[in-house]
Amino acid sequence: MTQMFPQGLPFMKMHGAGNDFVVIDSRGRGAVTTAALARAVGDRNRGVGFDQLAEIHDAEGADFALDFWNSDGSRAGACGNATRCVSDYMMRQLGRDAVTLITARGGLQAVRRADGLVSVNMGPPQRDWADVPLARAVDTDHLPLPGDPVAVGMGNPHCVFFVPDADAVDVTGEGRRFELDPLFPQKTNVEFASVIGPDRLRMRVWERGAGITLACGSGACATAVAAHLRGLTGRKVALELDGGVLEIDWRDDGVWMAGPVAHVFDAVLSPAFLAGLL
Ligand SMILES: N[C@@H](CCC[C@H](N)C(=O)O)C(=O)O
Repeated sequence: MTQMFPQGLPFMKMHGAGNDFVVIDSRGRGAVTTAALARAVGDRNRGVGFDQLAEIHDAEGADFALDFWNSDGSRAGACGNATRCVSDYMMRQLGRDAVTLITARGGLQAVRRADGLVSVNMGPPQRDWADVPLARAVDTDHLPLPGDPVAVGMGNPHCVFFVPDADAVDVTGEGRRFELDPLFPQKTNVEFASVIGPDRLRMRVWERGAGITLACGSGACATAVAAHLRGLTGRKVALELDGGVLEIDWRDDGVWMAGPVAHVFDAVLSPAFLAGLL
């Protein structure tokens, strides 16, 4: 397929609260991303580097569709921050303050708020063990794991720990350990959160397929849901992540997540780089 791109493959680099993305706009043509391409582009030394690659597609009944890939080449069913970044790009292109999109999870909506932050409704949290998914029927409010974590699905699996001081956690060691726990048949994202107040949390994250990242939108949603279920916060919270603050509002129609977005640069993957990857 490399011959389809004699001038190379254009992409955008974006980030949302430091969660960084390569975005490929494939509207008007077929999908181009393969696991090999995602791994190669995701390599921060030999490629571009990203936490997730998002590919935009045409959609019926929505403004666009999105697919997500982690930097290890695996697929992700949800990526809240990339959804916000691409929605910002699409809203600018369409001259609107609201867009609809389709992901593996189904239809979502995103809006630009009056304060300029881009907000997406990530849908309702998945609380049934089979939907997270977990390997067997257990209480998702209290997983049978050390540290008494909560399991929440947001279109992807999350394992949320409440700890006295999130900054004191060995996120790499503990994150890798729980990502691969057999209780999670599709692995899991792992969040460590501490309570600052009834409407504020500190959170650090280990992402499935990507490792430590500066922020994780679906992880922030899952953590806010878990905190409310545990009686630690209200339904509206701000989460302080390593890359910035995300605002979560768990409403009747779903979990809304708002935060900053940045379109950093546009560039092209050269034909030589693409050779053998498409
Ligand atoms: N950074 C994302 C989540 C990315 C997906 C995750 N690593 C997975 O494999 O589920 C976000 O902002 O939600």
